[in-house]
Amino acid sequence: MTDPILDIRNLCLSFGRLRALDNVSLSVQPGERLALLGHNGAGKSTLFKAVLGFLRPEAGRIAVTSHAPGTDAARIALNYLPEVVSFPRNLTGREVLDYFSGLRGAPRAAVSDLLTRVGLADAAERSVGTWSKGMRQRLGLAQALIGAPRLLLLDEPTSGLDPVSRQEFYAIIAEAAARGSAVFLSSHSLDEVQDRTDRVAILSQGRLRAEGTLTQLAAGAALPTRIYVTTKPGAADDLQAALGGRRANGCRLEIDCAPDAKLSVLARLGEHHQALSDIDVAAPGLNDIYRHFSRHDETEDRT
Ligand SMILES: Nc1ncnc2c1ncn2[C@@H]1O[C@H](COP(=O)(O)OP(=O)(O)OP(=O)(O)O)[C@@H](O)[C@H]1O
Repeated sequence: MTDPILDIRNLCLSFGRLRALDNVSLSVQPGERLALLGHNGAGKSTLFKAVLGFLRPEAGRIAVTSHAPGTDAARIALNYLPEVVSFPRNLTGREVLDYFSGLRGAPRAAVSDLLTRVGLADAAERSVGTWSKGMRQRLGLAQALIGAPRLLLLDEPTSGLDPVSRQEFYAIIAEAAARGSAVFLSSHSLDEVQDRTDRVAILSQGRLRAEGTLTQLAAGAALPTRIYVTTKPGAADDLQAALGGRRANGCRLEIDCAPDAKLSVLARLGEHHQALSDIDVAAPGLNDIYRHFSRHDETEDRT
C-alpha cells in the first residue's frame, strides 16, 4: 500500500469541557474517496478545521502528505471547499478563478476548462453576485479543483445543489480521484454517498463508530436482509404459520433473515409458490447501517 495522503492518528480535540473529537484515527489513500457521515454536531467540521491547521488538537497527530497541518507543504497539497462558500460579489466567475489560480501558482490557462467542467462557461463573465446558490457552490468546486490538489477536503459540498447537479458533482470528484487526488468529504446525505464513494466513516459524538466499505459495515453491523412477501388473498395466515415473519397488512409478510440464510428462505418460499403474488428482497442500506452505528447518540455524554 502507498503512503496515505491524509493520515489522522488518535486525534483528540476539545472546546472547554466539550470533547469534540475523541481518539479519531482515519487515513485516505491517493485516488480514494472517503465520506465522513455524522449527525449535526458530530465533529465533522472540527475534524476538517484540524486538518486545515485552524484548530490545534490536544493529542494525536495529523499528516497531510507527511506534513503537519498549516505548514506550507500541507497547504499546497490540499484544497478546501467549505460548507458555505462566499466570493466577492463584484467579481465575475472567471475573475474569481483567475485570482485563486494566482494564489496557488496554478496556470490561468486552465480556468476556462474548469468553468466548462462545472457547467459555468456561459455565466463566466457575469458577476458572482447575480448567481444562484447552486452556481456559487459549483464555482466553489471549481476553486477546489485548481491545481489538481493531492487532497480535496469538501465540507458538505452538495448542500444547495439540485439532484442533477449533485450527480454531476460526484462525476467530477470521481474524475479527480481517477487522476490520483484523495477525496475526503462530509455529508448528511446517506443515499447520496452510498454508491459514489469508496469508503464511509461514521462519526458520532466526536468518536469514530465505524469505518469501511459498505459491505464491510453491513457485515460488521450484522443487519438482517428483509424479504417482503405479498400473498394471494386469504393465504397470508398459512404462510406466516409456515415461515414466521411479521404481518405488514392482510396480504403482506416481512421476513428478516441473516444475509447467508436468504437463499434457503427463498427456497422455502418457493415450496409455497401457489400462495405467492410477489417477493422483494432488500439488503441493508447505508441508512440502516448509519442508524445502527450512530444509535449511541441518545445515551452517551461526552463532556
Ligand atoms: N469554536 C467552537 N467553540 C465551542 N464549541 C464548538 C466550536 N466549534 C464547534 N463546537 C462544538 O463542537 C461540536 C462539533 O461541532 P462541528 O461543527 O464539528 O459538528 P458537525 O459535525 O460539523 O455539525 P454540522 O453537521 O451541524 O455541521 C458541537 O457540539 C459544536 O457545538
